[in-house]
Amino acid sequence: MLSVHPADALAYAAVFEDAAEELHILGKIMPANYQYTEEADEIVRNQLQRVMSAQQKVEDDYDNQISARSQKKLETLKQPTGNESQKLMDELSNELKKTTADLKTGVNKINRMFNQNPLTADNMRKLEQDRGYFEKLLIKAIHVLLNQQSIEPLAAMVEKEQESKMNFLNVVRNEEASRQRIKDLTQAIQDVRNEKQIELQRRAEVIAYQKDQLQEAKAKAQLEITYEKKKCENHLEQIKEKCFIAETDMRHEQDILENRYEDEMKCNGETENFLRSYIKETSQKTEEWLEKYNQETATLQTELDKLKNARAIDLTTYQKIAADFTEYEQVVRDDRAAKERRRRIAERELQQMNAATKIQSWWRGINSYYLLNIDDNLNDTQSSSVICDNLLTEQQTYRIPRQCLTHFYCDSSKCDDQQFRCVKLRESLCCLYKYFTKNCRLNTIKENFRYIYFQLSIQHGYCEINLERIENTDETYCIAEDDFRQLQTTTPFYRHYDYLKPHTKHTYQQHPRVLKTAKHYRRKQHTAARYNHSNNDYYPRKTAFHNLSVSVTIRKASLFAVSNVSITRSLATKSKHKVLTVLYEGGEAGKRNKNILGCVENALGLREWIKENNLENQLELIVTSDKEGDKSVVEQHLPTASVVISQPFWPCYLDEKRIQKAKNLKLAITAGVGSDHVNLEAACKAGITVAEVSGSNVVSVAEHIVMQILALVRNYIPAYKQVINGEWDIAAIVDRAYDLENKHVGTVAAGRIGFRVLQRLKPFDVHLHYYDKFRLPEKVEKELNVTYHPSVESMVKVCDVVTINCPLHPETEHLFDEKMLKLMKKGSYLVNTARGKIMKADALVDAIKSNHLAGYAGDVWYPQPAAKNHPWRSMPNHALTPHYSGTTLDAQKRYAAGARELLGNWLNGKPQREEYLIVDKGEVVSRAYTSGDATKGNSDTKA
Ligand SMILES: NC(=O)C1=CN([C@@H]2O[C@H](COP(=O)(O)OP(=O)(O)OC[C@H]3O[C@@H](n4cnc5c(N)ncnc54)[C@H](O)[C@@H]3O)[C@@H](O)[C@H]2O)C=CC1
Repeated sequence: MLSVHPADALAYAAVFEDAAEELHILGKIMPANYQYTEEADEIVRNQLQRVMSAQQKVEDDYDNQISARSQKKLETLKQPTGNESQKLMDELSNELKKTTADLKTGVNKINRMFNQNPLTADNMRKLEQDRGYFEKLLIKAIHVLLNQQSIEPLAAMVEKEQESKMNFLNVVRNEEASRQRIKDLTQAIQDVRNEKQIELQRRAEVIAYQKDQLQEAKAKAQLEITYEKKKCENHLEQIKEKCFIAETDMRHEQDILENRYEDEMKCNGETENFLRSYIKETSQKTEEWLEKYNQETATLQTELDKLKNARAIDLTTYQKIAADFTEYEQVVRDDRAAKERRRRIAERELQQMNAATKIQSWWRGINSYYLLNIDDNLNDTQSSSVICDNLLTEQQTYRIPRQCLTHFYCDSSKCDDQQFRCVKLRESLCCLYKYFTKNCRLNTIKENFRYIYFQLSIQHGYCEINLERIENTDETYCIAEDDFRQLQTTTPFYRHYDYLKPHTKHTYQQHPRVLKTAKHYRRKQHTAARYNHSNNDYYPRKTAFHNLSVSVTIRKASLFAVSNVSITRSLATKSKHKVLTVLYEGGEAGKRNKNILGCVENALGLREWIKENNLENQLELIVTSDKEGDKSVVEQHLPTASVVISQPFWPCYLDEKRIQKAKNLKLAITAGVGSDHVNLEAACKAGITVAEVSGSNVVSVAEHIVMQILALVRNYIPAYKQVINGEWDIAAIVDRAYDLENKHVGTVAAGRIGFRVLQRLKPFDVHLHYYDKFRLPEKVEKELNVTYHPSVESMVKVCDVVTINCPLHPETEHLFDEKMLKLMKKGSYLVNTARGKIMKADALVDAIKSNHLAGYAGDVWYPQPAAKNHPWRSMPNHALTPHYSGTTLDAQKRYAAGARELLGNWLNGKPQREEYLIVDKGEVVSRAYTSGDATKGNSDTKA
């Protein structure tokens, strides 16, 4: 029996009531009997039909209104002034708007109907689920109540259901929120749709308007076509008319020409006939003339032969006469020369007489002083007593005054008075003077209170006179006449050998006179030590001289006393100085063009210069281009050469070995600029002066540099090659061609050349840079707008073009090696006209081949001349030339004159210009070169 608590019973009752109510509600929404029945479908279909037909109607209205509106618009366009039409249009627009609104409302209604209708599939499914659930619940509740007699499980189920309901409610709420969002979005879509609608409408209007325009244009075009057609027809008519007239004219003209042609044909026939007869006549005449010509030629030929014979006879006569004439001329010339010689001798004798008279009067004056005892007048009080004593002694012993006066002009060797030969200084002086005035030329004679000074030149003697000083020792000033006669025969001052300086090792043993003298002295049995008989050099101190000039200064007081006699200086011009000049071969050009002074043929103008200055007796000029190898001309003459002249363009490398070999070398001249071909350190040690003609070709080089920079940057060489090869490929050239403007250009060294390069590049509007050991003045830097760099490295990093203008010395040798080249900007250019050895040859080839450098130019190589297989010749992108930038014809004039000046100064013992000197007095004096360890590398062949 089921027993339920009243409270529970109430709860059960409430639950069932609730359920029944829910089911009731659901039943109302969708009566179960309607479900899936045809009736339900009918209801829905009817509803839909109703709504759809209303919508259809509104759409029809809309279409009608749109077409009515376009119609009206067309009419309005045709009658643009009608205000009524405009009004009508406005009304139509308003109606259209209204209908569009209805259309919109209809669409909304349809949507809503689809959403809210309980008969839609979604809603039906939901209702079915709910109803199922309640059925299950009721069945389960009844079942629980019957079996367990408790409603607890039921309550649990209810709770569970409540929970799921809550979840469901949440879901419903979420769904509502989503619906709201969908609604908003739908609204937004609607807005957009409206906007699009308006846009569409506007476009439709525009299209309609453009259609109108099109029609209008069509009408116009039609009109124009009609007009043009008519115009063309008229034109055609006119042309036809014109052609007809022209045709008539031409026919007329043709008739005239035909008539004329007939006339001309007639005329030509007549002319032809005439010419034929004329040719016939002329050929007859020509034949006659030819015959006549042959006859005359034969006659003339006979006459010519006769004349030739006569000429040959005349020529022999003429040659005979010419020979006679030459002979007579020679006789006249000899006669003139003899007369000239006699005249000169007479003149010289007159001079000598004058000089002798002077000396004599001076001598007599002295004797008068002595005889009259006027020695008080002498200032030298200290020596007066000695003077008097000596004079007395001498007078007593040798009766000097009288003797001298007697023998003054006599030839002492023939003088009977043997006393004369023994007298001391005064007699000797007489003899000296007499000897000299007889055999030599007296150049000057000067006298003042204390001294008498005379300078003499002896010609063609054999002797070495190099006395610095003869002083007051008993024997030394006793110069007897014989001694001076010995001068003529290569005899040294045998009594004064101690004063001879061993300054030459020339030997003249072969000379017959020398041999004679040698025998003579051997007979006299002088010791070997005194005459230095050693080796082959029997008379080492003797040397030949062509011009000997002797300057003698004698203190007057010494004529009163044997004291303080000084023969101050004697200078002997020794054998000829050998000048070894090494130049390039001039070939045809050198023979033809005398201005190519730097070649062997023209020898820097030295041949002419020597002639002009009568230096044939002093200089022996050797000119050669043969400088390599042990048997070369240079090697043969080097040991005896006093001067070597060479050029950077064909350098005679004077390395240490050669300098040691050149024992006689005093001066090495560079005809040009750059003396790196001389080992400066060895030159310092050997005391050789090294000089160059600084500044002589700096402009020439600067111009060459500018040319080569442009050749590289503008890619000139390949362009020129195309012209030669008959090509025309612009792209291939411009591939590497640029403007110089705005590029960064730098020079290593801003000396004479570097500075001129900067000056010349300034107008190209480039950015200038430089590095030099010595900075330019600030003012100059500002003027040139040039940037100074503290090192080569820092400069090359920023430059598009680098030019090298420093000398070659240890600091700069191989300055541009792999490291330096790597520092350069990629694609930059390098121009080197300084020296080849500043570059590391292989490193450069690598830099060019790897395209790190865009190009290289210059004209200097190492060694020079460059070998045929020198790697630079075949590397790409170069604009190299042989070394010629500094040897233009203008430059040659300057450096040839400079070389002659250097040689002349040296010969005359004059000082050289300071700026020309590189090494002087055993040290490097030019600031452009490094002192101390000057380059040693010039003789090696490794570049
Ligand atoms: N290709 C050719 O035909 C010619 C080439 N040259 C070469 O050009 C060189 C320069 O000639 P010039 O300008 O007349 O000489 P220069 O004596 O007037 O100038 C040389 C300059 O180089 C600078 N210098 C020296 N060592 C340096 C270093 N280690 N780093 C930076 N700067 C340094 C000096 O300070 C000086 O300013 C000559 O030594 C010669 O080698 C000269 C004339 C013709």
